Amino acid sequence: MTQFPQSFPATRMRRLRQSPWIRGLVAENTLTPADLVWAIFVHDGEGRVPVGSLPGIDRLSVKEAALTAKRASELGIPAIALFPYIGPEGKDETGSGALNPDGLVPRALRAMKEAAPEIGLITDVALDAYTTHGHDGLLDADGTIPNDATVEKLVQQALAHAAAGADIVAPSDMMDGRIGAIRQAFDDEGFTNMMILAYAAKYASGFYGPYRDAIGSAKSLKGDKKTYQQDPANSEEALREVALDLAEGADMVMVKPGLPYLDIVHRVSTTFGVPTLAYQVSGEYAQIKAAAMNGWIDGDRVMMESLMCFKRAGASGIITYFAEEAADKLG
Ligand SMILES: NCC(=O)CCC(=O)O
Ligand SMILES: [Mg+2]
Repeated sequence: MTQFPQSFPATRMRRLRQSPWIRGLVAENTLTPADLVWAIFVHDGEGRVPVGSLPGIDRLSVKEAALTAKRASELGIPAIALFPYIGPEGKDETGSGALNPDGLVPRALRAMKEAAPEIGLITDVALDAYTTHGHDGLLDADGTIPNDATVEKLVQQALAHAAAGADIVAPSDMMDGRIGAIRQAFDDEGFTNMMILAYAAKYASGFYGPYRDAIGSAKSLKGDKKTYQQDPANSEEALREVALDLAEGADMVMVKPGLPYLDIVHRVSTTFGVPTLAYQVSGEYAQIKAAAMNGWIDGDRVMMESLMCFKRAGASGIITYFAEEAADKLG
């Protein structure tokens, strides 16, 4: 409850800031490795391949992904969200690779589960990594992304992930009705405990640039995603999106991007009182890294500050490329 202050000098706000122990005692929020979801990229090749626009981030082989799951466990990071890099040979018009039960993601899931069964595995449900045109859904000849036909594909993709050992599927495509369709299919197939994290409020954002580079869709993307992702001008619309996804059977919701959208994180978490995750996306990571590499900001400090700000806004967890670095510092 807001209290009206007594006036100076009875009240001196600086008393509670005078040393680390008292600042710690009165801190309203905390950040721990348990708040972080480690976003990783997997590829079908060997070893680790650096992503140019995300300094410090590599695409990982299936083997490296399994080692990363073990590393998450050591660091106290509860979950990993994996995103596939699919080369040109693995892409087609309809993104059929996304449905392959033995594709890269299912293979990585199995290897990671075996290496560290205690780590939660979150998969991305969308076709963009697998389509030649880079859209999250199918693409009709007239340039539209057909909603219902896309949802049918997404359901198959989600089932393939569930069968391979995913704990949480996270549809990031923004088609209408996909949460309900996936929930129905999970129930029909006996996956009653599968968790769904809905990218409920995903905005059509320029902050995804480095990610498209990382998953190999930057060059191929035709047009933009404004007919399915949300307009950055809107916030009432985000509440409608969240309400629908919860009604359709989502267990948790996500807001994306992160820092520029903390007002949405706050509104969603206070309005619905459901676990609300935020995604600190690739462009946010790249901004901080680039400025730090130029010596313009203290990179570690800004990393930790940015993550704490998500907690203050009401996020219950943060998907971030900083997870390993931050968890290491939080020790
Ligand atoms: N579906 C996952 C993303 O689009 C990630 C975006 C980013 O990190 O920029
Ligand atoms: Mg929606």
